[in-house]
Amino acid sequence: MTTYRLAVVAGDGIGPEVVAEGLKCLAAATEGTDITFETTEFDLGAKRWHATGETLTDADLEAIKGHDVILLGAIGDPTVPSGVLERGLLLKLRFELDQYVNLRPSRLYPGEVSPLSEPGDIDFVVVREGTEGPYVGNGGALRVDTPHEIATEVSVNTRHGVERVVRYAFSVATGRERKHVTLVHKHNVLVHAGHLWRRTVEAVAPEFPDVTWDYLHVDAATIKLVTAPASFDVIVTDNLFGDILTDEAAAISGGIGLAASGNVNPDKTGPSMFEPVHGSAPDIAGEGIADPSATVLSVGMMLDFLGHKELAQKVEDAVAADAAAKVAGGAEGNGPRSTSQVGDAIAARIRG
Ligand SMILES: NC(=O)C1=CN([C@@H]2O[C@H](COP(=O)(O)OP(=O)(O)OC[C@H]3O[C@@H](n4cnc5c(N)ncnc54)[C@H](O)[C@@H]3O)[C@@H](O)[C@H]2O)C=CC1
Ligand SMILES: CC(C)CC(=O)C(=O)O
Ligand SMILES: [Mg+2]
Repeated sequence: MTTYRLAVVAGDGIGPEVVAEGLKCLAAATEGTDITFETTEFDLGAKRWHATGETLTDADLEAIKGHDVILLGAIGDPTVPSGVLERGLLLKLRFELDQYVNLRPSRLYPGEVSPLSEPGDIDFVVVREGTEGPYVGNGGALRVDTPHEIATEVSVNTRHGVERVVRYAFSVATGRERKHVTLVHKHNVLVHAGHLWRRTVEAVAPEFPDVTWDYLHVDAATIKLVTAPASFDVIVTDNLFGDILTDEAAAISGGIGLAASGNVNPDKTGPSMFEPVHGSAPDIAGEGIADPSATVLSVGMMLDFLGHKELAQKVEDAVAADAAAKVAGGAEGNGPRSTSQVGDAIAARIRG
């Protein structure tokens, strides 16, 4: 019997709605196996902030550290000043738990829709740096609300931070069929950070002689994601560029409702955290119409991370089959389904 301690941070907006379906599918995947998950729910997010003014206390963090993995829904609410929860809770978790790899795969499942006329065989993964870049909170504002206001948001890139995520990206590539890494940055303008990234890739690449690599400026990368998405294998990039590119990647490969991610601490000095790429979607929160597929796929990534490859594949196959059935119409494809109907359908497929 293997028991994992799972911290659940459902969060805000559609977070609790999609996490409920993620847990439903986790239960389906582990049914009849000797694997169990003991879950602890952490009531963090807008409600807690309104009640106490707290985002993530030291005690919360310590309690979360006592878990093997984390499943997160989404953080952020229009009733809370922008950035308070995103920085004080979500990014704090990623930074404090040293989740320096933000792994975001993009696959266009057979039968799934893409708005592109020639999407081809989309199957790439973005390895986004998760603890540095412009998201570290290094900046400030002077003369606020005057005509002379100045605001800075400094991107911090350390050799240590860049090197470890670049090495991770190459190690991902070496296990894939095409074995190719594309560094995405903007080193023609951001010469300090960009050249650090380029020099680091040049230094790390020889450790992986079977992996080829090339470079794209981020603006050109946004074009190529639309015109030739099938040409990508592994993309490595910084925190901000990776954030933006992965929403675009979601849009071309089935939509934001299918985009999963893992915030991984490869050194295992703290728990890794799995969450959909999307946010709290306040525009549809409470309506029971959010697509839980991305959360279910994130549960699959969590199982894969824990070494349960077969269960992970089962979960991914179930989501892919559900997506295909939805597109094709048929019993499950008739009309819009509720969040829990999608969860039920995927769970049934997992059970087989
Ligand atoms: N990891 C996280 O917790 C993230 C949090 N956020 C936060 O979420 C809040 C809303 O941010 P937005 O920029 O609106 O991004 P968002 O990802 O929440 O929503 C963008 C659009 O996608 C739709 N959408 C998102 N997830 C969906 C799903 N599962 N099924 C169907 N439609 C879905 C929404 O309805 C909306 O139209 C903000 O507070 C933001 O800071 C944003 C991104 C990630
Ligand atoms: C609030 C952001 C830091 C989260 C986000 O947009 C993301 O990680 O994709
Ligand atoms: Mg984002």
